[in-house]
Amino acid sequence: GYSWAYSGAHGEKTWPTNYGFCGGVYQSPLDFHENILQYDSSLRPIKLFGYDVATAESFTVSNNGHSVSVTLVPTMKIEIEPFHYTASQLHLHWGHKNNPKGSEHCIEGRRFPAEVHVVHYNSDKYTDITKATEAADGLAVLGILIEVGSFNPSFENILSHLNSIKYKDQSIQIAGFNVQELFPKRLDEYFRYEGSLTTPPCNPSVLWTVFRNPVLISEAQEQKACR
Ligand SMILES: NS(=O)(=O)c1c(F)c(F)c(S(=O)(=O)CCO)c(N[C@H]2CCc3ccccc32)c1F
Ligand SMILES: [Zn+2]
Repeated sequence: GYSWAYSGAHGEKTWPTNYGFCGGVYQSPLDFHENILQYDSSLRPIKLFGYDVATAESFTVSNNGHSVSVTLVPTMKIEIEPFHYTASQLHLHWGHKNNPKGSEHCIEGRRFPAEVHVVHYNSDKYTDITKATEAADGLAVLGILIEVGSFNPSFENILSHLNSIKYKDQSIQIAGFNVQELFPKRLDEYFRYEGSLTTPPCNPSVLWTVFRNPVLISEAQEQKACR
């Protein structure tokens, strides 16, 4: 595909030129503000299966030039009735020195220092994520907003390795850990909407779940991520 970036000659304004879906109507991310929100009591808690990955297993942490991504194992699944979705990868969005708040979703116009996305595909309907990405109902991404506060040992599983993947295409293996520890406690409090990938090719194929409560990492941990 074409090269794209978050700024410069291939920045966000150029994305629609090379990627037909970018700039479309179902585009993510969103600002969750009160006059677009509607309480829905039928929404059930997100169920996680196989998230407590043994240390004998390994995840690949890599710098793909756009974000740090962690390749997950296919025994990790979620259920969003009536479908089961298999985990593919998680990745981080954070800011830069001159624009330190890097979350993609906002709450009442408030942007957070960072955001984690855990990407899953509908494995009841599609055999792999490539096919699922082409389908309007193919993907389910869980969003975890990050706020600065107390030190978070669980995030060290990822953040402690960032120095060894400073450059694009660098990757390392890390031991499995309980990925649920990255999540907020309340898996029943979240924002839900049908949207898109937030990066090219911006496919409108994502059922978004962004948890209402942020998780905390320390200032020092945030600076490890923020370049
Ligand atoms: N914010 S987001 O959740 O929309 C989102 C990203 F922001 C992002 F950067 C990536 S990526 O793969 O790390 C790099 C560009 O695809 C993906 N990757 C997904 C998209 C399709 C696909 C296929 C295989 C593995 C991962 C992904 C993504 F879903
Ligand atoms: Zn993302």
